[in-house]
Amino acid sequence: MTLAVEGLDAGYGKLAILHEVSLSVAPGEIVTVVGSNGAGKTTLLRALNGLIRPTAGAVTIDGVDITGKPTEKMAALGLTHVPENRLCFPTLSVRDNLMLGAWSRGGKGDLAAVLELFPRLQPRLGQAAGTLSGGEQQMVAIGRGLMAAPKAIMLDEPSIGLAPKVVAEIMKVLTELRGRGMAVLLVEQNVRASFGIADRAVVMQRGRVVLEGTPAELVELPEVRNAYLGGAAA
Ligand SMILES: Nc1ncnc2c1ncn2[C@@H]1O[C@H](COP(=O)(O)OP(=O)(O)OP(=O)(O)O)[C@@H](O)[C@H]1O
Repeated sequence: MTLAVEGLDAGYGKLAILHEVSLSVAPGEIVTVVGSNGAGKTTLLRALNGLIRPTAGAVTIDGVDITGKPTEKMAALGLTHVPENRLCFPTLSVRDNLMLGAWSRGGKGDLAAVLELFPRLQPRLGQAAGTLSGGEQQMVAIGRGLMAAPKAIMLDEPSIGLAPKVVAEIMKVLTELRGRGMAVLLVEQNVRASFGIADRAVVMQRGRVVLEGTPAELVELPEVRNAYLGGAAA
């Protein structure tokens, strides 16, 4: 499904954070949103997912306006959100954490398909999620989102704090999901990793989209290289 926002304004109470944000993600596409701390990336995902109500603009799924619909409704429509900080329920087993993701489908989820994507979780199904490594917890968080059999997935900084090898594993799974026709919206601070897999990238600054293009186009820009790639050519 195609997920789009057009002219979105959103914030917290009277505090306006997002200003006229527009972007779209098509089926079989990875779009990455990058930007410095406080640029509004997390707020964008919250507004998309119905956690905060936009004050202007529209969120659409395949052209149907879903602005301000509650999160459960978004999940039922096929949109899943993997929030930052790899939220797991630490005392619940890996299996129970994953099964929670199937809640919106009446407890029916394809656990085998998730384990195929994240084979490391298979031998750990009975283990408390809190005892997993950071990378494995991130896999549980993504896997839980996938248990709802979404058509679009939004991820908030899945690579944060993880070793490069684990980041690569997670990025590979996202390319696999793209290959299955899912729309993937990836918020990342790890620009090198997200540009490595994204079809298009959006740069946000102070709540606005300031640049948009393919990763190859954006890395040509000195301001992008200096701000996000340590000045080096990618
Ligand atoms: N619950 C909240 N209440 C009030 N202000 C908030 C809230 N959450 C975030 N903000 C503010 O919104 C602005 C954008 O924050 P946001 O988390 O969306 O940025 P970000 O680009 O995701 O940054 P980071 O990469 O650090 O997570 C910041 O100024 C932040 O202080």
